[in-house]
Amino acid sequence: MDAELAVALEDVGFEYGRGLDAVVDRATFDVRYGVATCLYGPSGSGKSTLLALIGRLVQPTRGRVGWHPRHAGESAPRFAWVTQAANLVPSLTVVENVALGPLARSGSVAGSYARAESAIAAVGLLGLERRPVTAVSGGQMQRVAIARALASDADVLLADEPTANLDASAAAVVLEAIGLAVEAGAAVVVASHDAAVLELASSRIEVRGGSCRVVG
Ligand SMILES: Nc1ncnc2c1ncn2[C@@H]1O[C@H](COP(=O)(O)OP(=O)(O)OP(=O)(O)O)[C@@H](O)[C@H]1O
Repeated sequence: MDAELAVALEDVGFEYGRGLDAVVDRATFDVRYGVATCLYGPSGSGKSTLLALIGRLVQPTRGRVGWHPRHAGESAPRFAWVTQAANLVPSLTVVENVALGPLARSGSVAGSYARAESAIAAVGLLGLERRPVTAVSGGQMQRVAIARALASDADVLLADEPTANLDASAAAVVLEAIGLAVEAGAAVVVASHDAAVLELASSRIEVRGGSCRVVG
């Protein structure tokens, strides 16, 4: 049986301004819960733009993007982002950054910190919880951003080149953490050049000049 639908793109086109060339052209594919989808293709082919369309940051100029909530009673899925610039709050510690999402949702400080600590463990950063986030390396910041996404318990996790700044062992930890989110039932979409990410994904979309081909 197919996994449940999270986001469906139907014949989607997008350009960044009137009169500019389309950067996404007739994209049609599904993103499903409990599945890792990898968008891969050369630099500038439109992968980040597709993530922005999936995550509702921009609206298509043609075609349709449909969002399907994971839980009854919700109007749309909840998204978490892992972007190339980690976008952490510089004045907070590692654990405070990761706890922000659960804290905003539940209001429970103890529960949110427990959740944050287990996400920090999942990305291999135990021991760094109380460090100011500005006092960790760039690759560690990337892992903090992934922990933050895991702790937020989002329905759809969107990651743009999450292993780009990491060495092989840190990248392996990140891939394991992404695998945990998939196991927990999230729809995960990763834009990446990394062959290991492609291997992890069970749905692969090749992006070339804004056109998408579902590879399997
Ligand atoms: N804000 C913007 N305004 C105008 N054009 C843009 C904007 N953002 C991206 N583009 C253009 O859209 C095209 C697709 O860019 P996008 O960032 O989606 O590609 P990508 O495949 O993610 O690239 P990379 O792998 O280098 O991150 C590129 O030609 C890029 O120059």
